[in-house]
Amino acid sequence: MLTLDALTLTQDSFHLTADFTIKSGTRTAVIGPSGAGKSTLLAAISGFLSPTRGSIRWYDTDLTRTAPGERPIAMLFQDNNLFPHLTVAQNVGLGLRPNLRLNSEEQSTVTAALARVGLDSMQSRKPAQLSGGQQSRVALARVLVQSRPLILLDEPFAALGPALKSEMLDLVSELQTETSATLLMVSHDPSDARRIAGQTVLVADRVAHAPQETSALLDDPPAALKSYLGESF
Ligand SMILES: Nc1ncnc2c1ncn2[C@@H]1O[C@H](COP(=O)(O)OP(=O)(O)OP(=O)(O)O)[C@@H](O)[C@H]1O
Repeated sequence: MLTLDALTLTQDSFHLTADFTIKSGTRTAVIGPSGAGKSTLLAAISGFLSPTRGSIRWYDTDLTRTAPGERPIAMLFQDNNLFPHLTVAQNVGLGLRPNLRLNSEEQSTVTAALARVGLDSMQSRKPAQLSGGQQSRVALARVLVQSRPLILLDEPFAALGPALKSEMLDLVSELQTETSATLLMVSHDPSDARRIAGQTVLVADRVAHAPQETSALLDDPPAALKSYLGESF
């Protein structure tokens, strides 16, 4: 279970509060207007922004002062963070060993992850030799090899067309089911939340609200969400 306990997050004059828990093994969307604080929330959970108040816990472990790399977290951001001079396999291997000195077991883990995302024949290619969807699959394979219980995705597929985005969301959903990881995904698009997330955190009016059932929230949106949904549907 992820606990955000009486958190206040601050970026200059911007403040955001959060006070709720996320059950482990769930898929949660994080939606809300631009500038509402969705990325700020993920930055705090991942350890790149220290809270001004409150604490972040994973089960009984207090993560509030834990360095990002030591948190039980794997992350994926919109630009995929692939290194153009490294092969597909090396880009995935970075998830296990930043110095890329993988033992044979770790190499097998990379191969299995690439097979799982449908890229087993493309291990030696460079990212530029892949389509946008295939690049997203490499980034997902890198998340997969890390075997972290908590996965944070920040607008991971925003650059993809609608059909490809749906395909990637379905793959994320399958991988989450297989690994029982706890998934938090920021998206601008409420239909992404409907597609894969049973519950949704609404970030609006300087509050990251406790998760609510996605369809209930979107079918009967509060005022802060209504104006935002009006723009996007
Ligand atoms: N490094 C920073 N320094 C100062 N203010 C920041 C910084 N990063 C973000 N902010 C401010 O914090 C607020 C929340 O930004 P954040 O990026 O978390 O919103 P968001 O909901 O993710 O937006 P978007 O959907 O547009 O990506 C905004 O007012 C933004 O201007």
